Amino acid sequence: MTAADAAAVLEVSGLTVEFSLGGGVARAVDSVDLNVRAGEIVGMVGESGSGKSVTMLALLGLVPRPGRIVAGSVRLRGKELRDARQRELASLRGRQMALIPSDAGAALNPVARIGVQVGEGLSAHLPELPRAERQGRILDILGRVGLPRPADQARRFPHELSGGMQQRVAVAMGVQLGPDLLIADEPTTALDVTIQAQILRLLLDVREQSGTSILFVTHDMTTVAEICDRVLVMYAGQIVESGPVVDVCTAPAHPYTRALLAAVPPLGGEPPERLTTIPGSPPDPRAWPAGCRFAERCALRASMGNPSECTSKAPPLVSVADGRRSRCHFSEAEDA
Ligand SMILES: Nc1ncnc2c1ncn2[C@@H]1O[C@H](COP(=O)(O)OP(=O)(O)OP(=O)(O)O)[C@@H](O)[C@H]1O
Repeated sequence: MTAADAAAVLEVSGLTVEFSLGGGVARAVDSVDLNVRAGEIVGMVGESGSGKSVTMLALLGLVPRPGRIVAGSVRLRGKELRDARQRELASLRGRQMALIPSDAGAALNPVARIGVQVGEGLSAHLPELPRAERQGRILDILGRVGLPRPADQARRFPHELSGGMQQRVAVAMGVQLGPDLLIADEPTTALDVTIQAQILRLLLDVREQSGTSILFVTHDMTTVAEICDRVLVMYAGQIVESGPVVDVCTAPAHPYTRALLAAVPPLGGEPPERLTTIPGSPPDPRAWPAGCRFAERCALRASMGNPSECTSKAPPLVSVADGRRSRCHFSEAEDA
């Protein structure tokens, strides 16, 4: 069975999250539809402030006040979570979906030994597990994520481990209860390049061994290309393009995706003298423009002599090729 045939583990439709602020209401996530199939790694990519983290927090039932989900549906294995009570969500976290944070060093408790922290999920969800078996499982998972001499590591405190080893511990905590879905929030940004590659390899191994689905949140297209099957490109609270990674990276349909890709140094090639950054900044989420939210920064629009549709009419997310969608009045998948 290919990933494309597999059933959806996560189905999100019309997800909308707002923050009521002094100066108005910021619609940080606006009508987001997405799904993640069994065993699939889906990347969510976009600049800072595009709504990736708020989307991820909404899936986990962790949107901080004054934010709240105002519309939409979040279904995990067919079960609607949007109106689930906090207690129910807490019991799902870890067991059915788990978060791997961006900075394990900050997320781990500095005064608790690694073994104790890794065992917390087991104690919460499987309190009846005999002590020896619990200990065995802790050492087993630490070994599986590549920590040498797990019994020694289990006795250590977080500050005694390197950043890469701390991140492995975070992966161990995430996968320990065999969740259907892992949500990885920029899990490699705090690490150097070699260690980044090891953590990405580890996530691929987790998927290989356990068939876990992964929603991978990042601002980095290179990481998406390395690890993901499909990608969702977010801009100003909306998905502006989605599709298989290879297709999107080789023939982007949306001008924003093209701009993101232009900012990436070519693989194996000489890096350009200066990376292209996207000029301008995203609009204010308290007052989204009526037309395309990317219009003011769009090179395609400029090259076409600024057609009026771009600023007068909001473009819908439409199918542009098999399995591919784009939100642009003038979208066409480029020829590969
Ligand atoms: N606690 C908050 N209070 C008010 N507004 C918030 C809060 N958190 C997020 N927002 C709003 O949500 C928008 C999206 O933020 P979000 O953190 O999801 O972006 P992001 O794409 O994850 O960026 P980054 O890559 O920097 O984490 C922000 O521009 C801001 O308007």
